Amino acid sequence: MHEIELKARAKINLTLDVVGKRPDGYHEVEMIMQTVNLYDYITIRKMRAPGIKLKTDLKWLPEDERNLAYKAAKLMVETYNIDQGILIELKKRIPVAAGLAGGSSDAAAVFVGLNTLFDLNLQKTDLMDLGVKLGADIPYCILTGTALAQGIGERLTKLPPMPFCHVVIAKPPISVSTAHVYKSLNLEEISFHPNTEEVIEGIKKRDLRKIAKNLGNVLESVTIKEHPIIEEIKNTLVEYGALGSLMSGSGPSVFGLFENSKDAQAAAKELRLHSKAKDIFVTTIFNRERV
Ligand SMILES: C[C@@](CO)(OP(=O)(O)O)[C@H](O)COP(=O)(O)OP(=O)(O)OC[C@H]1O[C@@H](n2ccc(N)nc2=O)[C@H](O)[C@@H]1O
Ligand SMILES: Nc1ncnc2c1ncn2[C@@H]1O[C@H](COP(=O)(O)OP(=O)(O)O)[C@@H](O)[C@H]1O
Repeated sequence: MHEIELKARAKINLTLDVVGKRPDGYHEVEMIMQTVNLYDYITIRKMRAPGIKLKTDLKWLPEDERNLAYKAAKLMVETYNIDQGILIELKKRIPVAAGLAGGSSDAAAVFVGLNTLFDLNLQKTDLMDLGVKLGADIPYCILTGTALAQGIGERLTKLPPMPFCHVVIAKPPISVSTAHVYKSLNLEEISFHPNTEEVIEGIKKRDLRKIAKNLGNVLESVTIKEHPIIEEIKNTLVEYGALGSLMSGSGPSVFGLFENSKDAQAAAKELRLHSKAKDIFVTTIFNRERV
């Protein structure tokens, strides 16, 4: 095999709770993660000339060691002594720094892709152990599907696939740094914790309404205070028929869960016409195994 093409899919957080802080500054979390069918395209090619080369179609995204896809390739090359050259082409579709784990998912796709391309025969768990060195969300992006994430996000328990539904994702035109949001969170002041058990129960019973009613993210308390537009988008999604809506991760993206595609399209149309959000996607949850 000379070349491999992959889709690097975004995630949403159905719940995000922070339950403690570690001495190194990282936070202990408990979150239910879900893959959605919004993706970047990644092609990896073996090259004659040695070294790693990355090209992206997003002009301002770095193509060097600052890019998580490059970092993932470098870590694989060094760890498994890959001596052939690699060219990675990245077509960016997931908004950047949006709470959707776009960069983490690109890195995950590079780990998985290189494992296949070079017949390394590594287990997913080997790749996940390597992935966490670059970011807390990367192990989940390697696993994909519906999962409970604990520890700093790397301790994963697969859950039954959540019931199919339509998802509208809207990213307001603001930048949010994950590090800033975690740093600004005061653990003693968290007044509302999501009921993770109820959502797991909803997933097991395939009860979309129960899931949607119990969505919750403690990081909203930080990001919404700084950017009230997030609350406005959440309200619009519910007004237009979402069973529930929530900020994803550290934000600023907001998602709404819909039973039918017509309502999802109508909500997206309303946001396109009357909100400041520019990046608006109508997609679905995604639970098939990664190819
Ligand atoms: C908030 C979440 C929810 O899924 O997602 P995003 O909003 O980034 O998509 C994750 O916890 C983000 O994971 P990830 O984006 O991989 O984090 P990293 O790159 O490892 O760390 C970025 C920054 O966030 C802080 N951080 C991250 C994870 C964690 N459990 N506790 C933290 O305090 C770290 O201190 C670091 O400064
Ligand atoms: N391949 C990549 N795609 C997106 N962002 C990347 C990538 N590589 C590095 N980054 C950097 O990682 C940071 C977080 O990006 P991203 O994963 O999109 O956000 P989030 O963690 O909020 O979902 C951004 O500041 C971005 O510049």
